[in-house]
Amino acid sequence: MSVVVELHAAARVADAVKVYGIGETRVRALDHVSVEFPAGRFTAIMGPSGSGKSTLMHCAAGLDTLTAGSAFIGGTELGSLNDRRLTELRRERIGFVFQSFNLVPTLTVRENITLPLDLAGAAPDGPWIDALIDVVGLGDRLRHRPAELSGGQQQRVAVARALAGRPQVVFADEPTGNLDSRSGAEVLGLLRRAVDTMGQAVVMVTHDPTAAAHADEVLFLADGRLVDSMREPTADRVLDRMKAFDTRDTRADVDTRVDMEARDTRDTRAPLTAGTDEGSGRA
Ligand SMILES: Nc1ncnc2c1ncn2[C@@H]1O[C@H](COP(=O)(O)OP(=O)(O)OP(=O)(O)O)[C@@H](O)[C@H]1O
Repeated sequence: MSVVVELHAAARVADAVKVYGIGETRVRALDHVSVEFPAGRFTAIMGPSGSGKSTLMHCAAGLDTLTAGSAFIGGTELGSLNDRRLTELRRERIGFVFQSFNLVPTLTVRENITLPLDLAGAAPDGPWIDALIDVVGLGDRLRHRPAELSGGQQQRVAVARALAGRPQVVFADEPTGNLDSRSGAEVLGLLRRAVDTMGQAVVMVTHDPTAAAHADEVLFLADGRLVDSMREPTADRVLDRMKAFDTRDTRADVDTRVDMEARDTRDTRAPLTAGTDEGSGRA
């Protein structure tokens, strides 16, 4: 007898469309985006300002709703849930790390880490919490309050909090945006370890090519569309790819390339522009 095991991505969106506003203020922030975030993969989302990165993350995490298309956490379609179930799902199956740490100032480090479990009425898994505290290197700070910690330490608490409930996926929104490079590297190293040792799915929005280089894959958004991806990124290759957004109209990505090729064959004296070397940063 064969057993069919259905494998779901930790999170995914299918044909996602998000429109804000109406009439002249109407903005299509996501324009038919389909993407999967598998377990055991660290995915970075990059793109120019306004390209839809936060919108994609918020819709994938059930913090905002799609105009059309669907978003799933595991096999659960978020659009099928009422507000109460959606809140429960976010609490139980998603970990969040924000740029501004978002710790509760009156709680100790340990209380902050176990807060999502306490809110869910779930008993914390003691050995697991201890192991997390060990990994994030805060064993001697457990009774401290957030104000008594550096920014990097606070963000490490936030990472431990995000992992405390063994969520299906961790969404990190600019997690290193407020940190110096050393603290940022520590936080990214923690997220990397969660992927490598726990098979965690991590999805991170970032503007920083160095941060993105910690990921397994970088997805590039432009004008609400997924326009490129890069496996095994390096900071230099990501930077090159991002520079290409500054020098040409990404909406006409393919058309521009075709135009350039056609022009090159027509007139070899045509001046070189950024479009001609656009493949240099690609995977
Ligand atoms: N609540 C909102 N109401 C109206 N328009 C919005 C809203 N949120 C985002 N937008 C618009 O949707 C588009 C995508 O915004 P989004 O914040 O997702 O981009 P982003 O890539 O995360 O940008 P940034 O890098 O600057 O944070 C932008 O044009 C933005 O102005």
